[in-house]
Amino acid sequence: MTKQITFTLSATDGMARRGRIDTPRGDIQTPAFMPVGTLGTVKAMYPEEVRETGADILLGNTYHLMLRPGAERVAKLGGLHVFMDWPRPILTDSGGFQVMSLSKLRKITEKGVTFRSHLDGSPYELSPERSIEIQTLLDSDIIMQLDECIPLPSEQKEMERAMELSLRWADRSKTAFNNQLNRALFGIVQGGDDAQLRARSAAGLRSIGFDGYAVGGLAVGEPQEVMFRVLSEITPELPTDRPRYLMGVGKPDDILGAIERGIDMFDCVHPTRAGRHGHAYTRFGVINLKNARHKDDPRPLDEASPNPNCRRFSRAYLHHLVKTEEILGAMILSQINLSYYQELVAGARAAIEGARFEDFSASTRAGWTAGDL
Ligand SMILES: Nc1cc(CSc2ncc[nH]2)c2nc(N)[nH]c(=O)c2c1
Repeated sequence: MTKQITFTLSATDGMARRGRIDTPRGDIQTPAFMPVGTLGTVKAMYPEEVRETGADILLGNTYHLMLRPGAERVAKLGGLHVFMDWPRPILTDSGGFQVMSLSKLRKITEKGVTFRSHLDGSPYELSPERSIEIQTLLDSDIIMQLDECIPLPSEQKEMERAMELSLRWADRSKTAFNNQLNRALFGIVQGGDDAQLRARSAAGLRSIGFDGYAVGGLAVGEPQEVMFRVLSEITPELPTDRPRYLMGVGKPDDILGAIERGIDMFDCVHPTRAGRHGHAYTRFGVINLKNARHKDDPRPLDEASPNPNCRRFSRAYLHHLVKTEEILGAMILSQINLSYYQELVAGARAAIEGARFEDFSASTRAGWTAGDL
């Protein structure tokens, strides 16, 4: 019996990679940006609009969905794809990261993590086994091991403890996953900013064997150069024939730098959250539409954009929607920002195919400062 989810590498340019993940629910072109749909929705957007921005896959969140509406309820309703009417691939995180950042009274033991809901204080336990069960109930296509993500900087001993616990949880996650053929299980590399710990984590995950390898424990407040150093050290330790997913990243500059260092998949709440806060991503850089200087500006955001929404509305109108907190403002800017992120990774894919990623990266960055914002 063969695994139904496979990764094909089609081109490389330095460390940058162009590939494709084939799944029963559709293909994922890499490098890929995955919009985040925490509560079963990419906020302020219809699922078909998310697809139209160019997304092949989106993220769901085990922590939030297990609390509300509950994994068993979603399963009874046909799974997350049916529930939210998104027929394409979904990746779900294992929940540990959100427990540590959102829940109250959480406690980490060898068995797993116990915590109280941030909504009503009710008690829950999340073990590697229960997390796999929840992600399977959600009918997710790519599921993540339960891990412990610690902040940076952290003490060496703390980084080692969390990395070793995450490795033991990786092994239990793999056992609980029980080699399901129609789903993929990714391991998560931990180890803080210590190259030895990171290498030990990668080696441990490889010996267990996963369908893909995530780099966790980054985008937790460290400077960009620390993230880039860790990536440069760790991607060579990962299998070339499996996807690499940098969790929680990031801004466009982070994504270009991580593609340059061998990363294939990204997710971040930033483009949608920034949209809801009035920030528009364009090829000139970020425009803060809350700023009063846009009040009388009749120009569209970018008349050369392939996205009609960047051409049809004036900056003055977008400023008005943002200032009045009109729902349409969040809708338009979420669509604009996700479209920009998809244009960015689509451009990267073409550039890698054409062995011109360095030029693409440089000219994209140059555009961020050139235009008048
Ligand atoms: N920065 C960062 C972000 C996330 C959330 S990714 C996500 N979940 C839901 C949406 N997006 C992480 N998740 C896990 N499991 N481990 C990590 O180390 C980690 C690190």
